[in-house]
Amino acid sequence: MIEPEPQLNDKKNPLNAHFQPHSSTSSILYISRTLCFCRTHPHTHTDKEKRKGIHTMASATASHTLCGIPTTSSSSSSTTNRVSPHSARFLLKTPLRRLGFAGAVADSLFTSHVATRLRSFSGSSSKPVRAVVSMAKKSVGDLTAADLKGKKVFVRADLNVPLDDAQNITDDTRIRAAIPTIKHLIANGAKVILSSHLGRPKGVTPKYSLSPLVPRLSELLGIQVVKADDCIGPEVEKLVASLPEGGVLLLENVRFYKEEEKNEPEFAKKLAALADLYVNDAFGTAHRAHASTEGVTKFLKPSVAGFLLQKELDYLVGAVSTPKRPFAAIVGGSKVSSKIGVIESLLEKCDILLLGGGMIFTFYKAQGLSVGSSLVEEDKLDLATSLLEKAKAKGVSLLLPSDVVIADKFAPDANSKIVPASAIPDGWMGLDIGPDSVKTFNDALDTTKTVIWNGPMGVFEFDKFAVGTEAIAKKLADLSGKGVTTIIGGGDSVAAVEKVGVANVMSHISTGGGASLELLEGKELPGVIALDEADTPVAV
Ligand SMILES: Nc1ncnc2c1ncn2[C@@H]1O[C@H](COP(=O)(O)OP(=O)(O)O)[C@@H](O)[C@H]1O
Ligand SMILES: O=C(OP(=O)(O)O)[C@H](O)COP(=O)(O)O
Repeated sequence: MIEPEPQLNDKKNPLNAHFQPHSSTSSILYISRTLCFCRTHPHTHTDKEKRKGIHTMASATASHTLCGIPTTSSSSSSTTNRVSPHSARFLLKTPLRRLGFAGAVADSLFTSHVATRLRSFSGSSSKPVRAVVSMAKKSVGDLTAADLKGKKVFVRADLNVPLDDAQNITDDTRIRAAIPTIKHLIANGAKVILSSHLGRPKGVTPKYSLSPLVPRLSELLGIQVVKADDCIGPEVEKLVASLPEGGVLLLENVRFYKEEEKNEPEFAKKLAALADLYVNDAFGTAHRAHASTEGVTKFLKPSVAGFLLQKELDYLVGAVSTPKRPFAAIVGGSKVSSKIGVIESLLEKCDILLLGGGMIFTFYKAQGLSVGSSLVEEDKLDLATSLLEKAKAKGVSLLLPSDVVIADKFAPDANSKIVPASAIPDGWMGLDIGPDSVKTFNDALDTTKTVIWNGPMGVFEFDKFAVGTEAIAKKLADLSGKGVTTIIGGGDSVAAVEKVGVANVMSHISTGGGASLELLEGKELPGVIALDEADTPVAV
């Protein structure tokens, strides 16, 4: 069977300029299986609390049981002083995210033909050769000057950037990520009607206006962007009518209308009436079936993918379903419950699975270990056991940390020490992976050719417990320099990579937290499904 090069090798997509081609198959390397296990208690962040950087930790009584982990001899139990105490530097969960590709791309590249592939995950194939069904989506790169000149193009981007109290943009990543598609359209004489949401407004809310984005957009595009005060209606229609070829009109926040999130057809029809064709480049919002991401496609033909959307799919679907092997997945974050789908999906594809973060204590406890007052999801113990069994059955080398950094309280200035995962005392909680674990993880990662990372290894918002996460970020940066494909799957892992300052060297940094998680779970995104299929279907 011939296995074609994955779509992401297509360097014609300006966003894929740095992609390194890879060999189609490789042997799977099995490294020694080190399963560790412990116990704990509930520590939950609501979504809202997480966004505000608020953490809560319930204390817990620990039960003492056997440890299934090889006791780590070199782990120190002395109080750590590697990191200065205090400085509770909370990184808010923002859609910051610098992209791992060069923002400036030569205009000549924009005229390329590209076809986005979506591969459905059958989940039944053996790893080295995957026969997966491919559904190609038409791309903006498929549209020629003849298709675009003088045409009104409705572009849905995700310009949901963080603003400070003075309405200054604190991270322009998502604006920069939208530029290649807009430039392509401008260069081909289209009239660009740009739409986005910002925040989650309930009705018209001035602080969620898109007006503060105009100067930066204009600067990056090299033209003056015109701003409308609404996204539908006669005033907008007038502005569209006066838009010159190569001009850009930014519509007001589309979520000022409740019909947007309700995906009301009449509202979608009004948006669509402004334009001749549709481009969706809003990856971060592609998991929402809203009027401007899904509904509008019923009224505009063609409806195609933008370059950013395509690049996200190429990496988060393409590189993950047909990876250069060995392929490692690193999954961390607070709770196993929020990552079940991702772990199960990745177990079908990866050769090595490294687990870190708060979820490990549920795994430890499931194996009968004592985990002090660490975070544990009591109702997920059986699930943890079954995931370990599944990994074994599938021949995936699953590694849990052999040592952890524990704290006497959930605080940046907590006393801390490093202990084997099998020796967490009562009253102490694990907040980071330890140095032996970092070494073991690094050794495993050294064998890989593709790595995807989702979720921090510890409470990286506290400097004292950021060491494990930062070590992994540095390791991935190092591997990127050696040609390994490194994909950061959105969310807090992106914030961690940003914090270390290595975002620019990664192969791909996703601009969507929720959307990337859904893709990694193998779900289909409504904003993508709704797009036209490419003329030539691709069989992979
Ligand atoms: N050992 C731990 N105990 C408690 N919380 C943890 C631990 N390790 C990591 N976390 C928390 O997990 C959160 C990120 O989890 P999650 O949202 O699942 O990741 P992501 O946003 O990357 O998907 C961070 O706020 C971090 O503080
Ligand atoms: O910031 C976003 O998502 P993310 O926080 O999951 O990366 C997107 O703009 C989607 O926003 P929404 O979650 O309000 O629909």
